[in-house]
Amino acid sequence: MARTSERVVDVTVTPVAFRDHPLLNTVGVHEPYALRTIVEITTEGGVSGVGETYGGTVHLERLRRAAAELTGMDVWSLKDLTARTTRALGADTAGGDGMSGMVTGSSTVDRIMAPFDVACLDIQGKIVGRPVSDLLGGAVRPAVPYSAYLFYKWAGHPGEEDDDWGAALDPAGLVDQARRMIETYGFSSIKLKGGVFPPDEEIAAVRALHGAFPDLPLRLDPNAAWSTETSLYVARELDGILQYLEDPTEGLGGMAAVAGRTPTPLATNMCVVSFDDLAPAVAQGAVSIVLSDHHFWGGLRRCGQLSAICEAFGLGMSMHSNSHLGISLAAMTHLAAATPRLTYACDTHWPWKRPDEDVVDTGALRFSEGSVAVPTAPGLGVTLDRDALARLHRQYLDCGLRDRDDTGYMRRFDPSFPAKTPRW
Ligand SMILES: O=C([O-])C(=O)C[C@H](O)[C@@H](O)C(=O)[O-]
Ligand SMILES: [Mg+2]
Repeated sequence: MARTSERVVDVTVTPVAFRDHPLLNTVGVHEPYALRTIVEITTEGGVSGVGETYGGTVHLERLRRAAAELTGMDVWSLKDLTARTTRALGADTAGGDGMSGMVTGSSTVDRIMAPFDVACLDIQGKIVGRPVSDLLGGAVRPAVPYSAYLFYKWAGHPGEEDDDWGAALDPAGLVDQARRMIETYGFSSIKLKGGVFPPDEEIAAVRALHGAFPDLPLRLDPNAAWSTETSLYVARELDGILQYLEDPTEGLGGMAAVAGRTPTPLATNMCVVSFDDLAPAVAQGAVSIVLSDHHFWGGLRRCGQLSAICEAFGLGMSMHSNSHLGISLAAMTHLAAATPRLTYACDTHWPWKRPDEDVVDTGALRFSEGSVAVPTAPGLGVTLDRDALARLHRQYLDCGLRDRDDTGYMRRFDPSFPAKTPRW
């Protein structure tokens, strides 16, 4: 039985917006603002904890409904969190993954409970005076390596001044982007978001990156933009260069067809996005590596369960990211630190966020040699900056965006932009 002081008395759900760059992907281009939601849980004893998640309207409305169910919950009970979230959602479990068409079929209950799971762990850590990584079984690494996440991009949002990253629309532009990112953060592996240009151009880009950084592992992720034949062609052309090829084609069947005919390991954050996907993925031999993402998989503790399943079936683990703020980076770092199976450098969109825009004091989240040291303070180890939260909430209210729509934004500038899979 929890002490009454460890019962939830208040839950706030605050949508925020922060500036984003015109990053290109196969479904379009990032809008000027990325949307997130910050949740804060407070106990009767006055301890509070935070979590962060996606920011679309359907998701936000569901988070609010779940939040209203949490009063009185024991912050130690993941089972009760699951039950209350399930109850709050009722039959409303379709859509709303906030991924602009790139992920479907992840579990809505897991998506909704994830930020609350993180907030509860933050509180638990503060109560017992231990970092979240300890609550997840203990850190097996003192710092978590992240990879340089390269994007083709425009020089700036149309109608605005160019941003300081400038354009990256060809191999030379990507090599420059990688160089700056590696010099700034010290990353020692590279991921390129592909599916933007015809495959031969992206093959040339990966070769240029390999030429410029021959010792760094490279990944390419076109978000299922290719047919199985195109996927096999790219895999052949880049044989021996790629550490893994991420979601070259759509669905478990498509991935299995590619996996059976290439030695290049296939990874996914699109066709294995919930626990229900694991058995068929294993049965079909569709992927070798699953990109965990606590925002989709039900929080940090559920990702521990994912890790055990990956271990049992010999699947590798990496980590997916989306445009995110410091609460998510802290949560990702604690999780990766406490997950021995997670042997690949994690993805992060961190370099694409302006340093002066966050809802926490990011001092505890510094990159050194491409890694973030695991925070050692109790809980997540980050402190909510309420003025900054209010500022980014005001920005959300003012910016007018309510749902991520990479395709719609792209079509404002290129009405003929295709939205078909596969594109090549
Ligand atoms: O690995 C991935 O699929 C992603 O990072 C998905 C993201 O939504 C990415 O495509 C983006 O930010 O445009
Ligand atoms: Mg991916």
